[in-house]
Amino acid sequence: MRELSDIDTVGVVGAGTMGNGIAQVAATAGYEVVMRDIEPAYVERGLDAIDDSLARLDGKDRLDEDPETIRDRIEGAADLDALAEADAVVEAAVEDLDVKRDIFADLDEVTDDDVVLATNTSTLSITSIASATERASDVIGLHFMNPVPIMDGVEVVVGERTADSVVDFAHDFAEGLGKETWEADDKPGFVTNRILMPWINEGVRAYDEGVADREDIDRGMRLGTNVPMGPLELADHIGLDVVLDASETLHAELGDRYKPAYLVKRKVEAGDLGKKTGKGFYEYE
Ligand SMILES: NC(=O)c1ccc[n+]([C@@H]2O[C@H](COP(=O)([O-])OP(=O)(O)OC[C@H]3O[C@@H](n4cnc5c(N)ncnc54)[C@H](O)[C@@H]3O)[C@@H](O)[C@H]2O)c1
Repeated sequence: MRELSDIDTVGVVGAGTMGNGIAQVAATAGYEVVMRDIEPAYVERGLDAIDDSLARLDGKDRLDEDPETIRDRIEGAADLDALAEADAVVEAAVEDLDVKRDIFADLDEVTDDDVVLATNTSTLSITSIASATERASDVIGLHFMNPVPIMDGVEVVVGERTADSVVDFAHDFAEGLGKETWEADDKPGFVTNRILMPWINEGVRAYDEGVADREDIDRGMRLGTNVPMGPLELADHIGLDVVLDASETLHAELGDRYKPAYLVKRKVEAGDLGKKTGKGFYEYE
């Protein structure tokens, strides 16, 4: 396993909501970053999101360097081979087991043998993703929270074969990005999504069944339980497709108490995925 002190370049797979956030915090911490997505247009969209986020943080005086210096450390790529130079990789592509297993098989081929491969999966089995490689002991879950540049927490998820040294590496790497960590075993949804997803789905069902209007469901949970966002606004923030994928995995693994709310499915089918498409339970500029 490559030591933390030997990490110069971090590879990020996926330039979406989470991938561009992870690329940004890694570059802010001083790493060179290669962020890869499947289409140049997706890479560009991710780089634009980083520019916007860095400009916002700079406006609040929350960066130690100027945004251009940080941004210059990030290279966008649509070519898999660009990840060959990575000393550690964090994967944040779509929440689909087959896609992630294919990506890890490719990463196994393209990166050096001693490179740690982490996945940002919300619910999928680290052990199953790891078994697509010849280096299961070097595969781990590094579950960042959304938005990555703002949220302090990272969940370290330990697969069946993950080596203890890789667990230590994951905590140290995340802490080096300015995050605090906790650890979960490789069980569906880990700590956070096992508890969060039924909460969101119940909020959606309460809305669908007319318990209250959407604003009052969110206001009630914010004021009543002291959380920063209610379930409907949080679902829009996460992305309804991501909520649905995560809920379906939990449902398949843990049974009916995790059944996704019908209205989440209907909105995903309509293409209303939340903030990222401008419409979910609420509408956005
Ligand atoms: N959105 C959240 O709040 C959140 C929080 C924690 C973890 N996650 C997890 O992070 C991962 C990414 O979620 P997201 O919200 O960023 O999704 P997203 O839809 O915003 O982005 C996913 C990106 O992956 C890209 N992609 C698809 N296949 C790829 C491949 N083979 N190689 C490279 N890129 C590929 C897509 O083009 C897209 O740009 C998922 O596993 C999700 O469960 C999401």
